Amino acid sequence: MSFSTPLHALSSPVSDASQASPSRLIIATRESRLALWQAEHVRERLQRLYPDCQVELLGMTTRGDQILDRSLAKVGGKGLFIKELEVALAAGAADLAVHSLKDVPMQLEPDFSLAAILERADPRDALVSNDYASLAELPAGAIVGTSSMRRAAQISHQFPALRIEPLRGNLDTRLAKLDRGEYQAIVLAAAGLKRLGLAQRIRAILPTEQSLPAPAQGALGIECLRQRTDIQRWLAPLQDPQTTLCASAERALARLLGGSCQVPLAAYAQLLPQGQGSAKLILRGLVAAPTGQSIIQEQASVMLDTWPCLPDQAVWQAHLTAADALGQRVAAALLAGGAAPILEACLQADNTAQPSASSIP
Ligand SMILES: NCc1[nH]cc(CCC(=O)O)c1CC(=O)O
Repeated sequence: MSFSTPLHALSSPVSDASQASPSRLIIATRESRLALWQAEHVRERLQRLYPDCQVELLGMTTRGDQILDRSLAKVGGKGLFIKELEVALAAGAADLAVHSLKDVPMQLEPDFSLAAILERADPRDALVSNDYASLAELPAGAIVGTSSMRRAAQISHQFPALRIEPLRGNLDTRLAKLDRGEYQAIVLAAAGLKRLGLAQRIRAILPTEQSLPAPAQGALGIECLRQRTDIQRWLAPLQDPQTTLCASAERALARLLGGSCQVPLAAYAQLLPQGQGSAKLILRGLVAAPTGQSIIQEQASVMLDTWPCLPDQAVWQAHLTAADALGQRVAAALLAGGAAPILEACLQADNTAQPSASSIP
């Protein structure tokens, strides 16, 4: 061994020169058109970063994709969309898994970690309709399709005369049901529609004041085994610090409020530049009674004295801690402001049904 070998190379089994960049990476993905688009997007970004690496997709069907007839909340919640992908990671059949971050449970199983959160696309909800240009234009009794308790509660609260009906399936299936006339309008995430080249179907973007998004809506998350520090290092350049901070605040809020039962829950964080390179992280949170008759909303913010970026690890960790604390603060405010009895009631309802996580879309 030469004397020039750096010390850290001696302590780590994966840091020899041959593994400075990957030679082959396999990405596990669901097989919906949206999931494949997202996995392909990550594949291309990794390919550009590591031109000599062979980057491949491994398509898989999850239980969440198979169960189309029942509310997902009743059959096991968010975890259903990622379980099979995690099995592939654990078995070594894939190195990483690409998810819509909003579908990823707030608490991962201990063997797994979120290796990177990518830059967020449009986080807002969108109205799709062949006949109406806005929610306000829909006549009394019109049927609006969504299976998201979050969307349903917010729409019912503002437009009590509308009828909300469940709508499941992938994006193309949902649009086909609208086009068959089963609904007068449907609500979907703008990000998904844009990714699939369906932006022209959007009649109105719902402002966040009207429909506060789901935690991490519009962001992609990449998961790998916790022990695969090599993968985590290779993925680090894809990490978007601003999105990561916002999503961390939103997910911290959801972890506190949504973990135990099925409840309409929304959280949306924004990072605003302030003077002299500083930034303000603002988090808005919402909990509603399932029928939308009462809605609790709170917001809070924290000042960061530098704009979030990754290179300075100590500063970055402090920012992450601040984002997490902000999420906890808004969650506590929601509980104090009237969310506690709503969560209590939903826990009781869940005890008579099956345990689940908060709603998927
Ligand atoms: N609920 C499923 C889901 N998961 C992620 C998206 C869209 C993309 C995103 O929010 O990142 C969708 C579709 C939708 O809610 O309309």
